[in-house]
Amino acid sequence: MYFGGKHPPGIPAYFSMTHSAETTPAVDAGQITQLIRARRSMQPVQFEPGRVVPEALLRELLENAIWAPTHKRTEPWHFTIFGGEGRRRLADFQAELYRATAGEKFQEAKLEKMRNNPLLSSHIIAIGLRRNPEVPEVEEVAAVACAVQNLHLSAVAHGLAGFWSSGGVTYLPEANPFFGLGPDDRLLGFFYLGYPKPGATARSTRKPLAEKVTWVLE
Ligand SMILES: Cc1cc2nc3c(=O)[nH]c(=O)nc-3n(C[C@H](O)[C@H](O)[C@H](O)COP(=O)(O)O)c2cc1C
Repeated sequence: MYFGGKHPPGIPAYFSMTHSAETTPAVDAGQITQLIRARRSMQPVQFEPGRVVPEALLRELLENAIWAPTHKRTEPWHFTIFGGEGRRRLADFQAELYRATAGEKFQEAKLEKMRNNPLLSSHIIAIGLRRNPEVPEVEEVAAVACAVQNLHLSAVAHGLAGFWSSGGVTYLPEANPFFGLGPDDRLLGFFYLGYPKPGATARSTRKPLAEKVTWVLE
């Protein structure tokens, strides 16, 4: 169920408006933990062909994305959404640019993926970063990544599937104008979105937390 831009039921309006240490979030922490740990990347071949995410739901995912934190509130994200016939425009654009620029590294299999993945998806969200030189680039990349995670978690909460691809034409500067990005801006990749096929699974694991944490307590 999605909320069409309205406040989610069960969560008091003050929670998102004026959250403070005194307010008790009326969200279930156990469910949040479950959602975070259940999120997985799924490729377009695992999507139900032809099943389209309603626009209102897509807008909700994007609204959630832009509530990510940003240093100096630069809000550096810029998303270009490809759906319907727009998916074919993306597919053609990236296939042609890849063919023109790959040189000796050209691989037919990569070209086929660039052609097919958009058409297997409901929508593709090009993940752009519009630079603001007031903050270091690394901070803006971090902010956009937070936004993508918001989007991915929201998608999973609605039973959708997706993954962030930095393949294709992501790092080709020639691609920027197609996505409304200037020469100093960055294309950070594509979020492929769809409904998972019944029974589709993804099984990435994680190394133990102890390998990733150093505690300094005294
Ligand atoms: C910045 C970024 C770029 C990624 N690019 C690709 C990609 O090009 N191809 C791909 O298969 N997965 C890509 N992924 C998804 C990772 O492969 C995936 O997150 C990882 O395998 C862990 O799996 P999980 O997301 O299911 O936990 C990318 C993820 C991130 C954060």
